[in-house]
Amino acid sequence: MTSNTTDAGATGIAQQTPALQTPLSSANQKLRYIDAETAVKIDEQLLSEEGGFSIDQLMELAGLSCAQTVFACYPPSTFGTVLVAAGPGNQGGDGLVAARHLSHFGYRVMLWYPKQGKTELFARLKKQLKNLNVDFVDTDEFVDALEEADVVLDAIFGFSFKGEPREPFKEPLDAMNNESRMEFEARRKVPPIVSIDIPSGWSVDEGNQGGKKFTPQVILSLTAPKHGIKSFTLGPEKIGRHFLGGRFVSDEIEEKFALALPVYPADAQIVDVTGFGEMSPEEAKQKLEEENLYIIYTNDFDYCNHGPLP
Ligand SMILES: NC(=O)C1=CN([C@@H]2O[C@H](COP(=O)(O)OP(=O)(O)OC[C@H]3O[C@@H](n4cnc5c(N)ncnc54)[C@H](OP(=O)(O)O)[C@@H]3O)[C@@H](O)[C@H]2O)[C@@H](O)CC1
Ligand SMILES: [K+]
Repeated sequence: MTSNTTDAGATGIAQQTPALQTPLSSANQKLRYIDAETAVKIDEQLLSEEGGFSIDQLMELAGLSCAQTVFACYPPSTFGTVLVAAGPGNQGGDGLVAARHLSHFGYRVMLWYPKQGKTELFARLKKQLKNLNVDFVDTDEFVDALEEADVVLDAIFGFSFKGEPREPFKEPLDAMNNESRMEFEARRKVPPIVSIDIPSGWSVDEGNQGGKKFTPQVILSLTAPKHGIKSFTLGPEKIGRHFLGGRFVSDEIEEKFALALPVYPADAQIVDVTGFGEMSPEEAKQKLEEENLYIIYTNDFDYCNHGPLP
């Protein structure tokens, strides 16, 4: 990490990264939260004959939004080396796609991918990364990679995670937890963590039970936020940043699941939703009815409240 980054405090948060200013427009804005079961149903609907998507397409868009979130919060000019930790399911696939985009965005990319997904899609995504000379990290090299990284993308477990992490994921996840990271900080800087959907190891519906798992600096929720992250987004400490990605939901799905999603700025794949409150299903239905009465134009370039380009 180069010297113009600020010191990470005990929580490991990069305090003065330019993109990490509180959004100006979050007052009175709200989001619907969903449980793991609803997340699975939405996924199935998108992939159904009616929904018309293939998994490659959804993963590509999800992975692009992950890469954009890392770039918006921790740009490569300062955070040059990213460690992508990818799990065995579709979230791991999001991580592989993100790793490819991050490589093209100018990062040096390290990838820890200890358990390859079963279909040929994962083999192809892996091949694409080999072709880009991404550094593949073995499990016994994970802690060294963590020390070397300027930022970590946590793409290990998503909305299908259950129970307690099993090996080969348990030990590396322990190395990422706050206590180990404080010990780690004594040796060097603590890399900030960007988690996709749910910090890996947290219950998707119940959150960080017992408070023993790591807390990231940034969460990117895909499609809609999950109940388990409320202590992060709505709790009294409000220490991190929250983004929404997965810009592929049709009006029909939005209405069917009463999502009432926020408006994405212009062509962005992510929207900064830090500070947004929780919306009830009734409020969501009312918002959707109101939206049907107006056309919403979104021409501002304002991914992260950077302000206009010079
Ligand atoms: N519509 C959307 O928003 C889209 C979402 N997308 C993304 O997909 C994600 C959901 O993907 P998913 O359903 O494949 O499962 P995911 O959470 O990645 O991994 C579960 C894997 O972990 C394993 N496992 C479970 N528990 C475990 C444990 N305790 N300890 C160890 N292992 C454990 C279990 O394997 P098992 O060991 O049970 O065989 C399973 O393979 C979602 O969060 C989002 O990132 C996009 O790609 C597309 C559009
Ligand atoms: K995760």
